[in-house]
Amino acid sequence: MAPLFELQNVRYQTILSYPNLHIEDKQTTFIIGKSGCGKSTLLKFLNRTLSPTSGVLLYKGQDIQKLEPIALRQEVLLVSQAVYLFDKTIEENFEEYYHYRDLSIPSKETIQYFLALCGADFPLDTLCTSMSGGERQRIYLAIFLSFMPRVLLLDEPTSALDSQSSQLVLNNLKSFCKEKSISLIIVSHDQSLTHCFADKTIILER
Ligand SMILES: Nc1ncnc2c1ncn2[C@@H]1O[C@H](COP(=O)(O)OP(=O)(O)OP(=O)(O)O)[C@@H](O)[C@H]1O
Repeated sequence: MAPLFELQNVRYQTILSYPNLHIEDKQTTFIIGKSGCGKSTLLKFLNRTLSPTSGVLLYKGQDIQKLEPIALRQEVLLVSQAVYLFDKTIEENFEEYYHYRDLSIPSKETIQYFLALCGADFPLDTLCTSMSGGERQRIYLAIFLSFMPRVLLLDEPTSALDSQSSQLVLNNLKSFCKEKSISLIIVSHDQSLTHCFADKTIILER
């Protein structure tokens, strides 16, 4: 069976050149490397937010450039490094994201379930404006996880969390994704997380 993703001679402009690599389905893959080596750019290639300048990128054996971008982005969901939340309550933030995607709003119980998975089980009427960076990061993650993509791309998902919270979130996330057959691809600087949770690690060099 074809791997989930396969890169062949992928380059971006004159600045980035990637090794030929593949990422397997239903695994937790970590992407690591020094700042500026192209980790975030690679995640953007994987859901076609950005396209390589040359080379071939295959998704389940098909040239990603030939796939419909909106459908692809629903299936391969990118959670960016920058957290974007509306100046509203937690529940209203879920509602905004679901409205935007034209999806029916999940029940309070479902919202609470995903918040708890991400270590963010705060009352639903809490205003996101009054929360810490780490709390906001977990809520943002819970919203995206609740969309139940086939592939979840996380760019530094625990950068604002202490090590204990990072471990808890990653532990829950990995178990959940395994149970639901969601492939997890994570960019992280945190070596202890990579050590604990990676099924496979890809090291990029500039
Ligand atoms: N759209 C773009 N156009 C031109 N250059 C870009 C673009 N996006 C990223 N770059 C450059 O590509 C390089 C890699 O950026 P990228 O954000 O992928 O690195 P990174 O490994 O994720 O870094 P960090 O660990 O610091 O987040 C950087 O030098 C950056 O300036």
